[in-house]
Formats: sequence, structure tokens, C-alpha cells
Amino acid sequence: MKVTTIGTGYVGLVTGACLAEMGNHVVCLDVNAEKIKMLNDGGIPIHEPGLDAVVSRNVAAGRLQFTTDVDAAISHGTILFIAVGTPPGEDGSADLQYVLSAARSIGQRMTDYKVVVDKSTVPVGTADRVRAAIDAELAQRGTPIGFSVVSNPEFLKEGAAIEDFMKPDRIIVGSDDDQATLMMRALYAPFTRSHDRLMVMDVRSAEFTKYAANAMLATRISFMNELALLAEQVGADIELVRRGIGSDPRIGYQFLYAGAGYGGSCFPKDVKALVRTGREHDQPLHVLNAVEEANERQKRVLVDKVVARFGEDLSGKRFALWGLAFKPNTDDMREAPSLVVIHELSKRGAAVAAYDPVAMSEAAKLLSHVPGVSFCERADHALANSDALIVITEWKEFRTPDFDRIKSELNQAVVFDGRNLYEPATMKLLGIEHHAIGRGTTAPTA
Ligand SMILES: NC(=O)C1=CN([C@@H]2O[C@H](COP(=O)(O)OP(=O)(O)OC[C@H]3O[C@@H](n4cnc5c(N)ncnc54)[C@H](O)[C@@H]3O)[C@@H](O)[C@H]2O)C=CC1
Ligand SMILES: O=C(O)[C@H]1O[C@H](OP(=O)(O)OP(=O)(O)OC[C@H]2O[C@@H](n3ccc(=O)[nH]c3=O)[C@H](O)[C@@H]2O)[C@H](O)[C@@H](O)[C@@H]1O
Repeated sequence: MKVTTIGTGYVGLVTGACLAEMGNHVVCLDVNAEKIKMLNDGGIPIHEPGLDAVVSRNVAAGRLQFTTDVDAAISHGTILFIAVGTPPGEDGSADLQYVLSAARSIGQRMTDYKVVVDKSTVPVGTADRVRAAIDAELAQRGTPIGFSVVSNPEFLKEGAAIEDFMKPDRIIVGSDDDQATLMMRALYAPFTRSHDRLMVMDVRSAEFTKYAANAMLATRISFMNELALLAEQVGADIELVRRGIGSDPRIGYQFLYAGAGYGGSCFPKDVKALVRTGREHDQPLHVLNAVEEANERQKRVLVDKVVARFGEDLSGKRFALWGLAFKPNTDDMREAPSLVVIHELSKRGAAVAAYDPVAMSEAAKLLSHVPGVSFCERADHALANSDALIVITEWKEFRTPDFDRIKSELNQAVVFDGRNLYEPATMKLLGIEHHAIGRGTTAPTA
């Protein structure tokens, strides 16, 4: 099939590359000429495991192209995916300007039947607005051409995007139109061969499903983060509690990790947008409001622990900080908890020596002006002359570090473990003071 993605970011690029991998002919369009040039020169603008190989294979096979040429891109695809950003507006609602501008572009140029697919995460009712925007352009041109608008929200996770797209738990298609539904079924058939994972529903339910999924996952995390705070007060260990409740299949183990708060381009913005939708319909979402509030507090928990240990005035202190990206296996810094921690430490006069395996150049764009912040080329280089180590992102290389080195290089053997990577009992034996999340503080054996 002939497919175009409008927007070549995380979602557009992964969608385009994976659809090309199944034999489709895909054109990825973006307004960002730098990004398209980089892709045409063989580069990949984001860090995403496995993406490089899929892109280069399909470019070489002539099935995947990148362009800024809007006319050519829109004329190419019978199926047009809108995969542009939907950032939060000032009031928390999803900003639809990029989605609607893509819709207008389609209406201004299409000359034959198109299936327009909303892949971006958009509030309920957006498909109607996309349809109206295209209709208005067609009316202005005086050219009646048939088209369908379908909602097909994306559920991939950054860092595992290719795997998630290739082996989806489910594919949601919101469609009120049989022809479009058949085309979407055919497009996704190679991804759902083992058993049918494609669910067709009405457009509004599909749009709502995306927000409901992210809101539920964010709720689990904030719930565990709040319980972690209480666990410390009552002397319980949140990791044991997690295993204890996760074993119940009604609860399950996933997304129950207490930590330094959730970040990324989606949970924070999608929770805000759903809260906003509730408000607009005079149907306040009390639980979700609390989820967001708890997360804002959680992003500061590591700072609270540092202040409790070293005092409010941190001038003259230096901290080694491991992990800048909002999660491992990505260089995405959007809403990363590390940003809050670094700003708060800097505000109190501390120096921060930061390291991340892949996100440092992205982080430098946001942090190089912050007083006291420096970046280190290796994790162990951050340790020397630091007063403590703060771990914020659970990259694999931080899981089994050289603890002797940590002890000998730090001024004091103190670790703030924002992702519960280390066992308190082991740290005690190693002689390292360990501040975990929901597991209390372990002082070294005397
Ligand atoms: N990043 C993720 O893991 C996921 C994101 N989503 C949703 O997918 C949507 C896209 O997110 P990302 O891919 O992360 O965004 P992104 O910011 O990485 O990419 C969006 C791209 O769209 C381009 N763009 C904007 N207006 C355009 C236009 N009129 N024509 C052509 N290109 C245009 C931008 O230049 C940018 O390259 C958002 O609604 C997001 O919530 C959904 C699931 C996962
Ligand atoms: O709509 C989206 O963009 C995507 O948002 C999330 O994916 P993503 O943001 O890439 O990453 P997650 O793995 O969900 O992690 C989000 C944040 O939650 C945190 N987290 C995750 C799990 C957990 O148990 N505890 C926890 O604190 C992570 O550290 C990270 O900061 C969803 O998992 C995807 O299904 C969805 O498609």
C-alpha cells in the first residue's frame, strides 16, 4: 500500500519504518528540513534501539523516503497518517494547531480518495474537527472528493518503540466507515497474524481509549509513589509490597515501580489534557488530579532527601548524577525528573556532575546555562570529589556499578537511589549509606 506519515518524529518515523518493513511504500513528511536532511544523509534524529537498521534496510529497498515536499507526500499516500505533536497548551488542553494544519494541507492538495488517520494523541472529537478542516478546504476548491477519517492511537513506548510497533498488544481502529476499516485491517494484518489484535470501535471511543490507557498507567505509578512515601513512615519496604500485590493477576507486576516520578512527552501532557477535558464537561476527574499532584511532589523527593541529609544550603557541595533521560534507552529529555532535581540542587548552590549514556547532548541544550552543572564523559568520572551519588534513570550500566570505586571516589559513601536499583542489605554490607524510595535509609554496618 502507499502510505504517508505527516510528522516524522518518534511516532511518525517508527510507524513509517515499520510499515515499510512489511512491504508498504512509505513517504515520511516533516516541516523540519534539518531532520529530513539528516534522515536522507543516513542519520537517525532520535536514539531508539533497532530503528537504525529498519530505516536503512527499507531506504535501501526503495520503500522508505523522507521529504519536506508537501505536494509530493500528500499525492503519494492513499493512507495518510497524521503523527505531529500535540503539546499541552497553557490551560493543559492538547494544542491541536499542528494536527489541524496537517488536515488543512491535505484538504488543499488531495486529488483522490484518502484515508486520513489520526495517529497523534488527540482529545475526543478531534476526528470531527479534522474532517471539518478538510471539508472546508475542499469546499473552497469546489472539488468534492471522498475521504475517511480514522482514529488509530499509538501505544508504543520510547526505548522499545520498534518492538512495541511490530508486536503490539492491540491495535485500536476507530472508524465509522467500512471501506476505511477494511484498508486499516489490510495494512495491519502482518502485525496481527498470530491472533487478531485489531479492535474496531467508534471514533470517539478510540480517541478516549488512548487517554484512558496513559491515565491508568500514570495512576498506577503515582499510587505506588504515594504508598512509597507512607512505607518509609511506617517502616515497610515498597519493593516487597510491589511483589506482594503484583502477584495478584488482577493487579499484575507492570508499572508498579516507585521512583523519582514519571516524565516523558506523554504521561504528563495526557494526564493534564484529560483533566482539562473533564473540566470542560463539568465532570471533574478527582483521581487524575491527584495523580498529577502526586507526581509533581515525587519529582522533588530526591531533593528532599538530599536536603534532609546535607541541609538546605548546599553551597560548596557537589553531586554526581547518573541518568538524565526521562527513562532508559532514549535520549528524550521531555519532562525528565532529572531536570527538576538539577534545578533544585543548583538553586541551593550545589554543583552537579552529570552523566547519561545517550542523552547528554539533548540535556546540554536544556541545562548548560544552569549554574554549577557540568557533564562527564563516563559515569565514574562524575564521582571524584562529589559528596554523594544520585541515580535518577535506571540505565542497565548503573545496575551493577563498581561499588568499591563509588566508595573510594566519593567524599562520603552516600547514594540516593531514585529508581531502587540497589538492595539496601547489600549496600549496608558494602558500607554505603543508601537512600532509596519507599525503602528507607540504610546506614552502613559500623
Ligand atoms: N513519543 C511517543 O512515545 C508517543 C507519542 N504519541 C503521540 O504521537 C504524537 C507525536 O508525538 P512524537 O512523535 O513524540 O512527536 P515529535 O515531536 O517527536 O514529532 C512530531 C513531528 O511532527 C512535525 N510536524 C509538525 N507539524 C507538521 C506538519 N504540519 N507537517 C509535517 N510535519 C509536522 C515536527 O516537525 C516533528 O518532527 C503526539 O500526539 C504524541 O502524544 C503517542 C504514542 C507514543
Ligand atoms: O503515549 C505515549 O507517548 C506513550 O507513553 C508511555 O510510554 P513512554 O512515555 O515512552 O514511557 P514509559 O515506559 O511509559 O515511562 C513513562 C515514565 O514513567 C516512569 N515509570 C514507568 C513505570 C513504572 O513502574 N514507574 C515509573 O516511574 C518512567 O520512569 C518514565 O519516566 C506509555 O507507556 C506508552 O504506552 C504510550 O504510547
